[in-house]
Amino acid sequence: MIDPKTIGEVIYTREDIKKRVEELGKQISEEYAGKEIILVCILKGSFAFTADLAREIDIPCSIEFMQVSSYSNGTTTSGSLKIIKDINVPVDGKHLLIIEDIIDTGITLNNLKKMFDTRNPASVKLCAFLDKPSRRQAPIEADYVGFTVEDNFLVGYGLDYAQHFRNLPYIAILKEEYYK
Ligand SMILES: O=P(O)(O)OC[C@H]1O[C@H](OP(=O)(O)OP(=O)(O)O)[C@H](O)[C@@H]1O
Ligand SMILES: Nc1nc2[nH]cnc2c(=O)[nH]1
Repeated sequence: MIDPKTIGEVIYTREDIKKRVEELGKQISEEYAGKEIILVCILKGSFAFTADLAREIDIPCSIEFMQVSSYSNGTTTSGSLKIIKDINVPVDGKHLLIIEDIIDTGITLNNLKKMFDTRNPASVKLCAFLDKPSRRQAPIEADYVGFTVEDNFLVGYGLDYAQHFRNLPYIAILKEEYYK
């Protein structure tokens, strides 16, 4: 059992998440009607969201997996992107939807978008389950957002603290005393 001393307020329940993912899937299916898309799941955090969202999308799609990490060089906020695992299909002429669990500084998605733009896709859009706009450092917004959140450290539904809590079926605030 998860120690209740570590997990604070549950901000989105399993039911809240289900309802919002259904809405996003419907919106994406309507807006891409007649097209085929590639969902690019950014590991590890977006595994749960991607799996749920994909099952709410009723247009032809394929799913690819990518793992990256972003570094800040210490003097600017642009950072650079290290690709740990790339997708292994050509994307030229394809419609890409990049799926993230959270946008925080925006550095990761900003770099990912720039990198995919160089591969000549037909389009690149961004979908993030959670958005923390108050933390943004890079000039990027998602095209689809599940929920806009305050600046708390969140866990669950793919989001981890030191690789734990990704399996929680809800999103909760990690208590500050646990990580400070
Ligand atoms: O907007 P940013 O400040 O760039 O932060 C967002 C990124 O940070 C998290 O990934 P993380 O590097 O923690 O890896 P994980 O998905 O494996 O947990 C999250 O999944 C995003 O990819
Ligand atoms: N787990 C987790 N990762 C993050 N990366 C950026 N913000 C967060 C957050 O609130 N929780």
